[in-house]
Amino acid sequence: MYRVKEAFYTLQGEGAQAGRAAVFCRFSKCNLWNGREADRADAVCNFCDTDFVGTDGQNGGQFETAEALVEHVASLWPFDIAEGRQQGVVPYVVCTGGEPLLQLDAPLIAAFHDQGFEVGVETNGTLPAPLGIDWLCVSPKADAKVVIRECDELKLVYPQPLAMPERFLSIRARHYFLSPMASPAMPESGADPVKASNTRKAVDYCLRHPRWRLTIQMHKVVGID
Ligand SMILES: C[S@@+](CC[C@H](N)C(=O)[O-])C[C@H]1O[C@@H](n2cnc3c(N)ncnc32)[C@H](O)[C@@H]1O
Ligand SMILES: Nc1nc2[nH]cc(C(=O)O)c2c(=O)[nH]1
Ligand code: SF4
Ligand SMILES: [Mg+2]
Repeated sequence: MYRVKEAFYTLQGEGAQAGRAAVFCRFSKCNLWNGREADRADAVCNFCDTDFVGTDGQNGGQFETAEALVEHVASLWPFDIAEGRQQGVVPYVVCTGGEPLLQLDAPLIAAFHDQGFEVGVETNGTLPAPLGIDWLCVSPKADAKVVIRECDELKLVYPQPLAMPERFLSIRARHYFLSPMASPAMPESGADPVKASNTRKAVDYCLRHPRWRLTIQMHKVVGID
């Protein structure tokens, strides 16, 4: 059984795949926070900007099999997949959450591939990743132990006093990104002075440490999901 909070078609807003059309599949539950505001301050990860509790969001639900979930995701890709392939369009699903690696398993990845999807994953890196993921983004949190040693991009929300960038260069990645921490109270677009100040700090860090690149939450700037 797979539990999904919401699923929607949008543009990837962050990291090296920013700007790419994708179906986002947001899995319910996280291992670093239970999602309740009352427990945020005591959570390992306490700046989350996302509601991942339950299955009641847009296109959310419970799916008995991998095939059923893939069919649901494919129905949100607004084009004929086989036709698109001939024109070089590769449909993309981004598995996020919550923490997707609590649920994403090899049969689900295989079922996405069978439908022609490339599979991206956004993870906090604390759980092992199944083989076969096409684009793996690891985003470390506070002092939570990262067990994934290799990924496509490491995308660190900055600044986090317990997770400064230097700690993570031993994880092999094609890209090292800093993503300015937004105010969790401002999940949508709009003026966010906390984010503005953190963006300046992230810019300064990247200028001083060119291994790191800046990424921003582009979707919030343009006002899409
Ligand atoms: C909601 S998380 C879900 C996936 C996974 N649990 C993780 O943490 O990577 C998706 C992305 O949003 C980022 N994120 C969460 N809260 C944020 C915030 N307040 N500001 C900037 N990025 C944030 C995470 O670091 C992660 O890269
Ligand atoms: N457009 C868009 N891009 C994103 N990249 C990572 C997201 C996430 O919440 O995992 C996200 C999201 O929620 N929306
Ligand atoms: S940012 Fe990721 S790790 Fe942190 S609480 Fe949200 S879903 Fe969990
Ligand atoms: Mg998000």
